[in-house]
Amino acid sequence: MADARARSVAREVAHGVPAEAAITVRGLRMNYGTTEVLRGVDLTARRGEVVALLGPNGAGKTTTVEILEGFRARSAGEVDVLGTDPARGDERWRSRIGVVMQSWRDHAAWKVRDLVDHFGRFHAPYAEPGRPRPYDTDELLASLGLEEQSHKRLRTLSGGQRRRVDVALGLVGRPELLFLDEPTTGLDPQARRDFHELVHRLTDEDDTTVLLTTHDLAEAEKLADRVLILAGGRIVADGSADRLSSLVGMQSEVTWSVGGVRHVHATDNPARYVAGLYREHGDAVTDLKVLRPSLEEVYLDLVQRSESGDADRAAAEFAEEIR
Ligand SMILES: Nc1ncnc2c1ncn2[C@@H]1O[C@H](COP(=O)(O)OP(=O)(O)OP(=O)(O)O)[C@@H](O)[C@H]1O
Repeated sequence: MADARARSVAREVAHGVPAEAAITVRGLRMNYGTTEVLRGVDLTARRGEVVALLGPNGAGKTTTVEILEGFRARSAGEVDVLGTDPARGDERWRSRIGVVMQSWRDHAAWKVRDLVDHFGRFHAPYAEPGRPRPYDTDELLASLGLEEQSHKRLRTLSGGQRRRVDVALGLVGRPELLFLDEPTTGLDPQARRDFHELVHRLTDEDDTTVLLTTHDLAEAEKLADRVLILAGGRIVADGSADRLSSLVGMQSEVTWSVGGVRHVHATDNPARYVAGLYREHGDAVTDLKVLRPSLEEVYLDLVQRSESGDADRAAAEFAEEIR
C-alpha cells in the first residue's frame, strides 16, 4: 500500500512538471553535519505564479530558499532556477532574481534613496527588451510608501520602514523571480495590505514569479496561487489554499435558524446542503453561516501528521487524497 502511495506521488511529480517552470527542484537534500534537514524535496513554480512555502520553525524553508538563491550549497538533488543551476549562476542570472531576506541590518549609515539607487545601478547592464532595469528609484520608493523617508539614514527608520527598504532592494532590478522570506514581519496592517497589493501588481503587470515563506497563513491564503507545506524534510502538501482546505477529511459547518431554532450540520458539500435547505424551508431560513475549514486547520493537521514521525507517509496520503 505504501508503495502504491509512493508511486502516486511520483506520478503527480512526473505529470506536474510544467513547460514554463521558473523553479524545478527534484530530490533536494541538505545536511548540516549529521543533521538531515531536507530529505528529498520536490517542488516547482511556474512563471508568473505566487507560491507560498509554509512549515514550522526549523523545517528548512530558509535553507531551501537560500539554495535556490545560490547562497547555499546543497548536499544532493537537482535544482533549476530560470534555466540555471543556482550553484553556477552568473551575474546576469543573479540580476534576474530579487531577494528579500529576513531582516538585513547592515548599511545603517546609508540614506534610503542612495542605497536603493546604488543597488539599482548593478542591474542596469542587464536590462532586456520589455524589461527595463532598474526600476525608477523614486517611483519604487513611492509605491512602497517610502517617499518621506527617502533622504533619511537607515539607522533612523522604524522596523517596518526598514522592512520596506528590504523589499525595495529586492525589487529594484525588476526581477523575473522574487524570493520573499517572511516579507511582512513587522509591517503594520496598512503596510501589509499595501504590500499584498504590490505583489498582485507585480504578478499581473510584470508576470513576476514569487516564492514566499511566511508563518501568516491568512497571508498565504490571500497571496498564493499555490501553497506548499514543508515538514519532516519533505513537501507534504502542494495545492491551492482552497484545494488544501477541501482535503484532509475536514468538513464545512453550516449553521442556520428556522422559526427561531438554531441548527448546525457538518458537510463535505456546503453549497449542495444550503441549496437543499432553501428548497425545504425557503425564506424561513435565517442567520445562515458556512464555516469552511481554514488553511490553518489543514496546515496544523498535516504538520502534526508529518512530525509524528512519518513525513513520507503524510506526503503519500496527501497525494492519494488529491487524486
Ligand atoms: N548554518 C547552519 N548550520 C547548522 N544548522 C543550521 C544552519 N542553518 C540552519 N540550520 C538548522 O537547519 C534547520 C532548518 O533551518 P531553517 O532556518 O532553514 O528553517 P526555517 O524553516 O526557515 O525556520 P524558521 O521558520 O524558524 O525561520 C534548523 O534546525 C536549523 O537549526
